Amino acid sequence: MKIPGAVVIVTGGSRGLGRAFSVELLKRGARVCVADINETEGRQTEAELQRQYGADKAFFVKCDVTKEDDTKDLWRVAVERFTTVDLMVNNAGIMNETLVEETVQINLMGAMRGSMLAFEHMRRDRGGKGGVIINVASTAGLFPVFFMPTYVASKYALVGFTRSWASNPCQARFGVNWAVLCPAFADTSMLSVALDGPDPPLVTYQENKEQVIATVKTIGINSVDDVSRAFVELVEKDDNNGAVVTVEKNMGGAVYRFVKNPNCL
Ligand SMILES: NC(=O)c1ccc[n+]([C@@H]2O[C@H](COP(=O)([O-])OP(=O)(O)OC[C@H]3O[C@@H](n4cnc5c(N)ncnc54)[C@H](O)[C@@H]3O)[C@@H](O)[C@H]2O)c1
Ligand SMILES: CC[C@@H](O)/C=C/C=C\C[C@@H](O)/C=C/C=C/C=C\[C@@H](O)CCCC(=O)O
Repeated sequence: MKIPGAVVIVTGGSRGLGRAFSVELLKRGARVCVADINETEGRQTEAELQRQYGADKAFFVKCDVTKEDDTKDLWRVAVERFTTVDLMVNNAGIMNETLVEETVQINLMGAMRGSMLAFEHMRRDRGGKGGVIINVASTAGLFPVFFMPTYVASKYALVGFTRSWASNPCQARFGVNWAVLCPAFADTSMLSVALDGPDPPLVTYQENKEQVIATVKTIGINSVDDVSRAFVELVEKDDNNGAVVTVEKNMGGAVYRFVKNPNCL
């Protein structure tokens, strides 16, 4: 899709990858609604983005993606402010193996809820203009990672959900493209909190510390820019329906796989 003039909702946009995606979109002339549960950081990000790109180009909405009412309010406010939404980026997520329910509610149910609200708004067969839905999963949604099974489950499910909608025979009639971004480790607070703390919220970390660290070293740590570049390329591709984009620092960066047939990757 063309970014100039596009209207975008980014969940989890107060910091990290979501904030970086928002900046790249604003740089290219989009208008962005930043949604996040963290209001303090969200207001700070809103002020910085408005200062840089204009008060009419970016605004923050407090939204807990686990709450249906919050997500519906997010859409109501975004449409009131910008009339339409062209791209939905379901990016909000946590990585903490001690929070099983929360992980599923945020990483999976939150992204599914945001996806379905976007789909109903965008679908051409019911008066919408079409659009794009990008779900931010992880390479941990494509490969098992022994030290974060719950996180992996949430991301595998998100990949499957997104690819299933992308492979719907009515997809062209709906006019909504579905894609999933699957970075490996990226240098944000999610990774630093997981790695730097004395007892990272991982499964059997104490028993397998060396293996965890070896996995990170083998795969490498993406910079936020590495992931943002892949994100922008994915957004700008007109034929991004069914795209599964991995971003792995030591495996050559971004790799685009277009899933036309749900049985192949
Ligand atoms: N950092 C990595 O290594 C990495 C790798 C692959 C995928 N990802 C995924 O990328 C996305 C962004 O991760 P990040 O690294 O920027 O993490 P981050 O912790 O820096 O940012 C996550 C954002 O989501 C928000 N959030 C958390 N729960 C929420 C909720 N219930 N409702 C609304 N917002 C909520 C947080 O407030 C935060 O602003 C996540 O989905 C994550 O799983 C991260
Ligand atoms: C090291 C602490 C860890 O829990 C931090 C996680 C931070 C981000 C979350 C997650 O999205 C990152 C996942 C990265 C996974 C990397 C490895 C696997 O995908 C295995 C890849 C195998 C392959 O590419 O062949």
